[in-house]
Amino acid sequence: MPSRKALVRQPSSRLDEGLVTHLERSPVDAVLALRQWEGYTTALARHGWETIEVAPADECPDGVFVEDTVVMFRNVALISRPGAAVRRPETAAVEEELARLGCSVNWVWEPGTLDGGDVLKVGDTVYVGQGGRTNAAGVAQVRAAFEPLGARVVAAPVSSVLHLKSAVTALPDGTVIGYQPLVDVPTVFPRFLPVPEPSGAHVVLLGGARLLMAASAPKTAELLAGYGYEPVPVEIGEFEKLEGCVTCLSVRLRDLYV
Ligand SMILES: NC(=O)NCCC[C@H](N)C(=O)O
Repeated sequence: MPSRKALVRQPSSRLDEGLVTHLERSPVDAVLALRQWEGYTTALARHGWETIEVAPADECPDGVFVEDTVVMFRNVALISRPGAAVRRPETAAVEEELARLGCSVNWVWEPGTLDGGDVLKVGDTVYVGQGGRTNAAGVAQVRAAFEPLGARVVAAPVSSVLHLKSAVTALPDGTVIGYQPLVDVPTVFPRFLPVPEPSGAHVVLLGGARLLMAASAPKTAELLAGYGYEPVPVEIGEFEKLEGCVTCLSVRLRDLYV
């Protein structure tokens, strides 16, 4: 059944200690980050999404990046096993919340590793980025969990960025967008549109033509507005310092059964 709920999680007071892999570390302003997070959740709510807060995990600096803890396909939640071991304690409360919402829950098991940020769904096609955080066993477990439900799982290499969705996301019509220098193999995607900024590669589909995007990608917003979309910009600069983007701050639940 269609639903419009989105899981979010308050930033930890230790956000500043979050992981950085492909960027130089720069100091994070925790107060500003909280304000930006509130702006992000308000934008979701304003566009019709009921936000559900997962219990905060102050001991987990990267907990705000809730997308990495689970992958949804229809009503089934595949709880991830984050590639960075320090992030594994983040999943327990997410699992609890999803069970409470009536999802059927599955898990990625050792030796599999999977970050939700590596999974891009376009219709029934599920692209899984294989790189620093998600391994071959993780991809195989996504296949085992979702192909019996009608998904087609396609592996895509990721080498220059943290996650597949750091490089590409998809427009409502299924066109995959990405900042080409950071996309390993654009030909994996049947329709690929290059965008002019790295953070322009990230859109969250709010419904209709509305696209939640980082305010740091104004040229891409203009490009997409020219194609008839309605960009909804949000400031997320403090999260970008930790390789976060608009997608990673929520998990949209569009097909809850109950
Ligand atoms: N899905 C995402 O894009 N997640 C961002 C995670 C950033 C966090 N600092 C990490 O390295 O795990």
